[in-house]
Amino acid sequence: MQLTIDSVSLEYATGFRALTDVNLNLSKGLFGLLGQNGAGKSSLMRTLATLQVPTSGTILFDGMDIHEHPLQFRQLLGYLPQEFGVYPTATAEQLLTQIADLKGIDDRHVRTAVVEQMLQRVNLWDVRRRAMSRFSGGMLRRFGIAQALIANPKVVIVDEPTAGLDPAERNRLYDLLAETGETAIVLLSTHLVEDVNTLCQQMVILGQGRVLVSGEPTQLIDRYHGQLWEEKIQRNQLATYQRQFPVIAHRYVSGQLMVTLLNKKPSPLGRAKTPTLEDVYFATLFTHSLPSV
Ligand SMILES: Nc1ncnc2c1ncn2[C@@H]1O[C@H](COP(=O)(O)OP(=O)(O)OP(=O)(O)O)[C@@H](O)[C@H]1O
Repeated sequence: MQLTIDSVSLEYATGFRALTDVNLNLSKGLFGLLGQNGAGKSSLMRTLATLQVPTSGTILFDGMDIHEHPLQFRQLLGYLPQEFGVYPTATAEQLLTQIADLKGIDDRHVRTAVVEQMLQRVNLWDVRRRAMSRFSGGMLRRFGIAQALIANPKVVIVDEPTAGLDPAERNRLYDLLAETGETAIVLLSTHLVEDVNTLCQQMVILGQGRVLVSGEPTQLIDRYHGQLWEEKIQRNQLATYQRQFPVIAHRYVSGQLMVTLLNKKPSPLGRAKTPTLEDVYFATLFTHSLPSV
């Protein structure tokens, strides 16, 4: 199973270029897509979901051009968009049954069983007959996940799936996505480096519509060994530090401001820092001169 994104660029009608020459190879498992607001994550996902056609380049699923055969590809696809709406008067059970039907589960008994199993998995079984207008934000998101995962899709695209979920729900979603990744290609976009750290075997960081870096999280982290330094400073020193030193990020630790510096040579400042995936993210933005702090 292989999804190949080959030299994909996307220009909107406004003339804005949201994606430039994106090349990626996705195979079975979880693939994390990180990037700042406006980096192009949703644009890439909508293009993969065949809702937009690239201006140039191709996307192949096991050799099939997905934009030449969108209906065929959609049968294999589960997609959770960032903005997810439902018919307010429908119940979760009704809508999921319809979606299962559209995805080609023709046998009524099989459909009923599949819908029940999915409602149980996303913990909506008890509220399956409630109008979805009365669902909380977390319940709606779980429904969105259920409709994306129903009918064993081969490719699952989930845009910011953990947004608005409490920690327990987020853990349940991690379980579901990890299980799905055993049999499908799962691409998930997120603002949270922690999501990628927890779940993904592969990742990519997008910036201004381009792939800045891609690879295995652990290998990307290893690249920064011996290059990161951290130091506690006063809040009013921050601007000076940012001007004078390669500050890639700052954060508060017990109310104390701590800066992280990227320097290949031992730094006269601070002490050596063990790199994390968050450092990879900030260091990547920093080296591409994108604002990160
Ligand atoms: N339909 C559109 N027409 C014109 N420009 C668009 C359109 N959709 C998105 N854009 C622009 O393309 C760029 C990328 O947007 P996109 O939504 O793909 O980013 P993102 O990485 O998903 O951001 P976020 O994390 O905020 O969701 C942004 O500058 C956005 O304003």
